[in-house]
Amino acid sequence: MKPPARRPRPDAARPDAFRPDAARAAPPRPRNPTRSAALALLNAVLLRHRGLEEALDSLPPAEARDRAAAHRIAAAVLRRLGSLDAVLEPLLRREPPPEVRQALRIGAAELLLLETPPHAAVASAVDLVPRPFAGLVNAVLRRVAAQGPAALEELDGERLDTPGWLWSAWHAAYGPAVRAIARAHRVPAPLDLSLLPGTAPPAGAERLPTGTARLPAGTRITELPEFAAGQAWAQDAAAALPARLLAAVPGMAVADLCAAPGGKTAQLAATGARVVAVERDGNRMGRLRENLLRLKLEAELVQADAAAWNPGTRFDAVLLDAPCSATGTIRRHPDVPHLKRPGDIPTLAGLQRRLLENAARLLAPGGRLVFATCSLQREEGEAQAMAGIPGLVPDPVRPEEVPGLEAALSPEGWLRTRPDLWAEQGGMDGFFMARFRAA
Ligand SMILES: C[S@@+](CC[C@H](N)C(=O)[O-])C[C@H]1O[C@@H](n2cnc3c(N)ncnc32)[C@H](O)[C@@H]1O
Repeated sequence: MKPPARRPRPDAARPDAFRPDAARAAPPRPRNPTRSAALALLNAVLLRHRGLEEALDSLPPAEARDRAAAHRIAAAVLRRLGSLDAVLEPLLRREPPPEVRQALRIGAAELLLLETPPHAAVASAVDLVPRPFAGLVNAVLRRVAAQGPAALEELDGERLDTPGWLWSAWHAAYGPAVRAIARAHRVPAPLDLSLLPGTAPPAGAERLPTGTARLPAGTRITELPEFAAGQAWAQDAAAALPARLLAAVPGMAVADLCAAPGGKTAQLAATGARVVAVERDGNRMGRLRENLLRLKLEAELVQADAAAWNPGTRFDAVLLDAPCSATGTIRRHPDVPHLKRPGDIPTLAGLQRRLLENAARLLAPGGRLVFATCSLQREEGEAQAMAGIPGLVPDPVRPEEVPGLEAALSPEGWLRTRPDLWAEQGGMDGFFMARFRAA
């Protein structure tokens, strides 16, 4: 392949460069806004340890319109980072500067994963780096292009793309299934919807045994009539289970602890229960409020620390969807393995314990508590349930409550979902759920 011709740098003498108001109003659009935005996203996650969603929201206006395409590229890099680096490694004599490394990763992902035509993939990556590195990027990516996707097939991708500490923890917890879990993390998750009672699933949706309506990955929720009509919200099939296990009924007093952005609050409010949603973060509480408004559902909103909240009344049911490492959501959030550290787990487990103990104090006699985390780490799930909660007794989940997921029930009646479950239908997030009753 011929080296791609370098296009001229943006010309400062363009006619609108002479109009100071135009220059002030909008910075010049980068030459390759999609890849520039993808580079900004990768730098934010890998160098500054910021979340991918937050980085997407911070894209400059000139690049924001390329959001979806940039997200697709950055997510592909984050999902397969270890494999892409393993392909690049033998082609580099020394470590390039971080921005050049990200450009190489973007180019390699486009060549090996995203089916971008080789000339375009190489030329766009060359455009991202300062001139002195153009030759290096060009030469390395031409060699990657020559190898083609076969370069990935020879690697132990499941291991390379999973941080060692997560691999060890999942191997200890799930044995050989760790490979299937890692494989499930390679592909974007489908769009899962929860629907208001009486709403028909959108055209083309698959109805899962637990009630979730599923559409293919990449479907834009904002383009669905059911979303516009305030009848549907995005919620992974596994994330929809904890609220169902509470079996709320009209008039029941329910506390939803750690509630934002409100997927579970919406489910509970839609049953006709009297819901109090407690959330510590003011911005996230704002999103919860907007979501309920859109769905025309009602709940009392309380901004408070749920580990200390004491409203002076007791509830028939409490849902604690506790903050956690979110390692069960890597399909939807491929930045998670790059942001979390082993030391986060005991810290989060300690917070979950304090939340659980306060949640137990909020229950009326005979009341139900469902504890849930979207984590694959046993310390944030099984170990919490095993340790027990003062004043509560186990209330095992019964197989008939979780159709199609009987295999995910433990002998204790806890539910453990994993991304490799229902693999043929597109998997589900990894969640742990346990139910208790006030003695
Ligand atoms: C897993 S998310 C909850 C998702 C939510 N239940 C839903 O279904 O949309 C955890 C939430 O807990 C909140 N949070 C963390 N610590 C908290 C605390 N001590 N008290 C109340 N909320 C807390 C976080 O801000 C975050 O919104």
